[in-house]
Amino acid sequence: MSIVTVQLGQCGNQIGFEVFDTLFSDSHSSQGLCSKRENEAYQASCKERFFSEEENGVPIARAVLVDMEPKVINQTLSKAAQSGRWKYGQHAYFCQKQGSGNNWAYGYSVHGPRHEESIMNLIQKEVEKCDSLSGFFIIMSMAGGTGSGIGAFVTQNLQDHYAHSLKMNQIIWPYGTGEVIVQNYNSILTLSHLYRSSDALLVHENDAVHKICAKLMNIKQISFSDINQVLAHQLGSVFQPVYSAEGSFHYRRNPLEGFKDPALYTSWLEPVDAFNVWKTQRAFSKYEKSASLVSNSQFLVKPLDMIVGKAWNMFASKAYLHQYTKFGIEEEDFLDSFTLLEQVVASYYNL
Ligand SMILES: Nc1nc2c(ncn2[C@@H]2O[C@H](COP(=O)(O)OP(=O)(O)OP(=O)(O)O)[C@@H](O)[C@H]2O)c(=O)[nH]1
Repeated sequence: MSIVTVQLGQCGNQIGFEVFDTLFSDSHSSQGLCSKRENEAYQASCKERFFSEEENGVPIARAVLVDMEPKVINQTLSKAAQSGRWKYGQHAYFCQKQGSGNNWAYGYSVHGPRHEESIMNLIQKEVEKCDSLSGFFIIMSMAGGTGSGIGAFVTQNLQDHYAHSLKMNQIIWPYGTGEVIVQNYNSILTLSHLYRSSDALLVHENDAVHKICAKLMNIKQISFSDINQVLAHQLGSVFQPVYSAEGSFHYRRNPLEGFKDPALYTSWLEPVDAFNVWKTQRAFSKYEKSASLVSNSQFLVKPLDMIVGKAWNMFASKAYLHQYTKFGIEEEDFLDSFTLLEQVVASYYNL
């Protein structure tokens, strides 16, 4: 079964590239530390999930690239092509000439509806290339204009068109300080919209990954490229093939199935039942042994509460609201978002 990835905005496209590159490098690594047969099964399973094959044998990422400016899309396409190992589909991208200027409302209410048909057609073409669709992986920032605004719009559309396929969003939490003034507005709008249309949000905080680069990896001048490699490593290790069940040596066919396990999401189960282990003997990314943890915990309550609080303070003085109402996001939409996210914060506090 296959996953169709949708990469949106600067952030989504830059991270998407690193993720595919990590998946490809890992599955073609000669240091899998396992039998040839095992390695081949792992490679075939990864390929079915994330790549389709072109006539000349170069695998093509099952991805659609969306941005409203051509620069990052062009860079991403050519980096993949220059790798000579895998590439993006020749017509699998959509871009325009002007970004959203960090305005979520512009991405969601103007760019989204205007380009809905073109973007949804591209996604449909990618879906048609899959023998069997497992679901969608949507990569975007939370605080920008294009990735987050159009990303929320596209996720809603996917929910309407592919209601039975799992939609998982990878979202990047902005740095706490030093970014654009309206980042908290954009963030609460993204989160409240995805809450209604996405099945699962995988969150990475830029501050936390930055710290990993500084403290654990000792990188002095940290760039997005460094941060994205850490992110891609973590995501790759979660999405590469694992055995279908305890004691089985067959790879699970449906890569997103594990996330659907209801035991993971109920509050009244014993913790031991709400913990799943996914395994493989095959080494990931040249590490003889490695482990990754995906958790649904109170970890994000504090940052979420902070973002909601900061956005509320700005909203109370009506700062910058005209930039949003101008494009159809009204005060009531903000109030709905605040109410919903405050409920989420309260639910997590009471766990
Ligand atoms: N981890 C990571 N974060 C990024 C990257 N690029 C941008 N960001 C973060 O994403 C947010 C801004 O979103 P972008 O994706 O740059 O913006 P956009 O979606 O292209 O939207 P517009 O620029 O408004 O058209 C900020 O919080 C940045 O810190 C990246 O390559 N990696």
